[in-house]
Amino acid sequence: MTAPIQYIAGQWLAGEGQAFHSLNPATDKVIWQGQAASEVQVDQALTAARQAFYLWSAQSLEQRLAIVERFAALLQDNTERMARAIAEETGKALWESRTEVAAMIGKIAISKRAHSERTGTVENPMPGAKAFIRHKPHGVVAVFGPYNFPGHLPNGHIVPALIAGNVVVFKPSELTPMVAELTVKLWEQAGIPAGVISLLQGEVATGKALAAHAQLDGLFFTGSSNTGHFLHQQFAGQPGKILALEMGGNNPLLVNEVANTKAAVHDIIQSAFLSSGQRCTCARKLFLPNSANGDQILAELISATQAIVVGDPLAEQQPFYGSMISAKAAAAMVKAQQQLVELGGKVLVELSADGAFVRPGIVDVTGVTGIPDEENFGPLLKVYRYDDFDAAIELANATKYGLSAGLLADSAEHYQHFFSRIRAGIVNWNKPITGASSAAPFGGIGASGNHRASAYYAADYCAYPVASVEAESVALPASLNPGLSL
Ligand SMILES: NC(=O)C1=CN([C@@H]2O[C@H](COP(=O)(O)OP(=O)(O)OC[C@H]3O[C@@H](n4cnc5c(N)ncnc54)[C@H](O)[C@@H]3O)[C@@H](O)[C@H]2O)C=CC1
Ligand SMILES: O=C(O)CCC(=O)N[C@@H](CCC(=O)O)C(=O)O
Repeated sequence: MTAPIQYIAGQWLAGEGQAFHSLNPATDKVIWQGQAASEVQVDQALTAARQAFYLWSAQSLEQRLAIVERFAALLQDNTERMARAIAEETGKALWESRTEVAAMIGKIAISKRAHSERTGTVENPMPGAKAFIRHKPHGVVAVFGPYNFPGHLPNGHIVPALIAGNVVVFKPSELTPMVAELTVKLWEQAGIPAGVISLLQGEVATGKALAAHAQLDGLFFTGSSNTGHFLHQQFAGQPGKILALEMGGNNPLLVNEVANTKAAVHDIIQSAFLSSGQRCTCARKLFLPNSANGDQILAELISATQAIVVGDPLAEQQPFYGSMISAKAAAAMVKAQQQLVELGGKVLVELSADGAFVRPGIVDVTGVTGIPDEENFGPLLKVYRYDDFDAAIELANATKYGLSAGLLADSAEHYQHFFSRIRAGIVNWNKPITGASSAAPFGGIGASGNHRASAYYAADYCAYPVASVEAESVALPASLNPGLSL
């Protein structure tokens, strides 16, 4: 198995580490295989990256943007190829995989604007000199990607990092190596210089070797809170290394009297079950009032959930969502539902798994105690009925996470009150809590992040500010300070 799947110093090489493969979760067929990058190859990638950094950062912004924009054009030309790769490797429905590629393409123009607005050059006049604020790249940064958006989310770190002048060593999820390989091949086709982007395919051992490498100036991570916290500990005592952690959530969606119950049900389903519940922004907890309106919404939600089409992600007649990333992930969702039942939850719609395919579930956990504050990363929605809005908000805030939250309510006053109290980085009103815009900051508080929001604010962690006062020549001041004679 000597497939050349590692991209180091501008060359495609076979890995020298453990063999691993990627499955199409919908068919259980092997669709990619190779050997992981060894520690020696991780070191080779870092050395090549360091050498490439000086040339890449010395290029003008226009020269760097020319390559990044060529990458966007290649993504456009290869939309169907990339979308099918995402669908085959993650089980994501093709229609949704196409939206992921569109998000990848949109990222370039947005990152260009964000770079200028967030980290552009500012000149301020001053007597006999000029004051400048400029920004410089950190150097060699690692990008770790999750499996659920194998194209879009690593892209959200890679593009702003490259625009700022950093060089990138990319470690994709071991569950989506094929998408990563196609992405880097498009970067190569765009003419990215050798060493400016490296691809290190591998499992946790490769990730650990990369994260621990002394030559790293920073690490941009999107993934689980467990892994993110591990990396945070690993980087403790290294304040000079920039660390951006985009992690999971345990997100609440509250309802408070909505006349348009059908639209409310639509937004609840879009929030809880889109992508088979495999979005960090998915709603995990639904708070419904103990009222006729709450009863009506729940009844319609149950019926609509039972009618959701789950199926072949590449079928002509597209499903709402395809499979989860693996049968293992699906089995974990069945187990999570069982745990809720054992704690006293009442199944309203039973979550069920067939291989990697999972039908969505809804469990009423009103009054149930002892539910772990954990992210169940799949199509399982817990329902809490409430009498008091403030108490519901308090319960919604009772989590170590703080990524997304939302309120469906006709009253603007209710939303103002909710907004003032809810703790999350994305807070929506009468809109799903999934599908955040790349033109806004994207990040959470608590266990969801480390205050380095991504998306529009990714530019902030891709460069550091440099303040300068500059004069064309040295000159004596009009008067000397006391005690000085020259
Ligand atoms: N906040 C956000 O923007 C997002 C967060 N997520 C979260 O990501 C998770 C799903 O993605 P996964 O791929 O399962 O995350 P994961 O944490 O298992 O893996 C993420 C990346 O870290 C690497 N990794 C895992 N353990 C490591 C270690 N000990 N040292 C170094 N590298 C390591 C993996 O190989 C992969 O490249 C969910 O929890 C979801 O909420 C997913 C998408 C977006
Ligand atoms: O990162 C961006 O450009 C915007 C944020 C984004 O795309 N969020 C998506 C993906 C959520 C996830 O990470 O799973 C969303 O809000 O659904």
